[in-house]
Amino acid sequence: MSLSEITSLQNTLNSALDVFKAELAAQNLSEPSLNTSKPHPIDDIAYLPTPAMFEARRVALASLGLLRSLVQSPYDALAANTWMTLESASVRLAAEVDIAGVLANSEDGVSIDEIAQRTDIDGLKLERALRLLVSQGWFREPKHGYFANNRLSNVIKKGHPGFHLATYMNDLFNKVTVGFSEMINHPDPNFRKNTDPLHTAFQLSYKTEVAFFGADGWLTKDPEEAIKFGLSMGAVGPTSDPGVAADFRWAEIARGKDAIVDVGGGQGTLCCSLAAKYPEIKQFIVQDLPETRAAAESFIESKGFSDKVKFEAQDFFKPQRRKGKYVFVMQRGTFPFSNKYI
Ligand SMILES: C[S@@+](CC[C@H](N)C(=O)[O-])C[C@H]1O[C@@H](n2cnc3c(N)ncnc32)[C@H](O)[C@@H]1O
Repeated sequence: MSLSEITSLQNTLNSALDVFKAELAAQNLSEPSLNTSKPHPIDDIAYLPTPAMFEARRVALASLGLLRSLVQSPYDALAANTWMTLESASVRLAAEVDIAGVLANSEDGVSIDEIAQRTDIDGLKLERALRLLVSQGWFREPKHGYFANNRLSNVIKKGHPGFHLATYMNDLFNKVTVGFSEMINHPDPNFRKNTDPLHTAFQLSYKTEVAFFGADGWLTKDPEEAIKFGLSMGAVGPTSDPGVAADFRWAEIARGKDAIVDVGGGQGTLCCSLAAKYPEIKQFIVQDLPETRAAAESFIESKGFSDKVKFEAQDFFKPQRRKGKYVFVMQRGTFPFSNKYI
């Protein structure tokens, strides 16, 4: 007799959780808790899960997602989907006024009156946003009206890479989604059927004619914006860089070559991870648009690799300037572009 969908997913989830717990135990790590303000070692952006733990996480989250769709009322799912933008807007608010910094390491929580006073925000308004966040797993409310950090809220503290994702990138995506449906279903067929970088949700939402990336584009015209974009990417690359660095034999791949070149390399997080793990590789080049130079060079310097990781302006739609023996790498670089341009 075949298993029901729920039973099959339940079994899959249980097996994945068993592996997850066993992997924690094998690394002498406690289970993560939602009842403490302390970050867990696996929350470190540079933490490298074992392949078994990575897979267990992936399978557990996938089965949880499917179980949710099986168990939840579709109307509740639709309502939650309709209002989910308020969750990301509340995360942005919390990051902008650094609620996580105000709560710091307090385990018992800080009263809403004190938070309101320290952020100079109306307590009643703020309390509603914080409670929404608590209900979605951000922050804790250890006793009524007292709020504390948890492993999710810790990553949006000022000074952490996640702060830039929760502020600048959150705001960018929130605004771009306003024009998203119109981009695909535009009343003008010339716009609707155009897939170039000048006919996107970005132009509609920002009421501009320039492209986001590229010469004369949005980021080029506003260097401050380009730095914030670069900093936001600093919370994306480093989550996968340790795995990418571990999963390939980079030293062998780079042997006899002039350098590893990361095309559209952003801040240079991958090159810095590779430089740290493979000291025998002598030269890395991060190629990206000129406006990202400042964020990249300051990140590379902060990692202490300015001598071997060099930034170089290179538009990846233009002929490659490097003609020697190079290893070219590209990750997450082309997804904003239609297949026609890649
Ligand atoms: C999503 S980010 C990925 C960054 C990095 N590869 C990573 O994995 O974190 C895309 C990168 O492509 C760069 N980019 C976009 N258009 C480009 C172009 N025409 N030439 C070179 N880089 C470009 C952006 O500046 C940005 O740093």
